[in-house]
Amino acid sequence: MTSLDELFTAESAILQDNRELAETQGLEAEVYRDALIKLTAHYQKIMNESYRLIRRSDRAERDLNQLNERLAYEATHDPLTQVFNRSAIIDQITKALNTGEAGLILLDIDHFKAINDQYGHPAGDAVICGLIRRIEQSVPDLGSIGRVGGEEFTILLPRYTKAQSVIVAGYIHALLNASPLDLLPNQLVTASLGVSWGKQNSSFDTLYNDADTAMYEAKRRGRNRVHCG
Ligand SMILES: Nc1nc2c(ncn2[C@@H]2O[C@H](COP(=O)(O)OP(=O)(O)OP(=O)(O)O)[C@@H](O)[C@H]2O)c(=O)[nH]1
Repeated sequence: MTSLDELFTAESAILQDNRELAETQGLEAEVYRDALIKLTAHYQKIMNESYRLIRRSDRAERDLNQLNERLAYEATHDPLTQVFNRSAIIDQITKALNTGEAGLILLDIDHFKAINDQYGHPAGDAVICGLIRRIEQSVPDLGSIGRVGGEEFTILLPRYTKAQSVIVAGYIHALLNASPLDLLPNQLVTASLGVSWGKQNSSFDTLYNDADTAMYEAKRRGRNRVHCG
């Protein structure tokens, strides 16, 4: 490892000279004055350099914090829609059930394969995003949206009763039927919604399976509807 003296060769030499001068008596005042001027200049240089290093390390810390935030965001969000990814929403559902009752809506886009087949996969992607942006308007502040599969999403409603969760699902359903998405102005993109509810400390699996069963029942009954298990 580099020693302190190696790092600051010039400064070490000046320090040594000045130590020796300080121990030497009877020299001309000019000699002490010159040494002091030299020492002051180096002291100033070191202060400037320290300030530059502090700023650089502040910048590096800021960059690192931003990188950490971005990595944390990417680890928990779906890259296409920016809603929570599967593992993040499962985590949130589990936490919500640990702290209170919760409602869960499982939403599956209707006949999405036909949209892909007709307009192509990239257009299908844009439809998924358009639909999510639309339903975000109807999800309350407490709630959160997660993507659990290709065209399957959950809306977690912490502290919501069953009746309140059904109202939110009904609102989402109405919003999708109110008008077509900008991307597909000539056809409605609808979804089937299954609603379930769990009391505090109930299991994630039961809540999710109940919503899944309800969603399939909504599909079976003709799609574009809400079913509550
Ligand atoms: N564009 C796009 N398509 C996806 C994505 N993930 C899944 N899909 C497609 O979604 C379609 C789902 O089709 P199905 O499971 O048959 O269901 P569906 O056509 O929506 O019919 P129902 O659910 O029965 O109403 C498949 O064609 C998948 O390829 C995605 O990220 N982007």
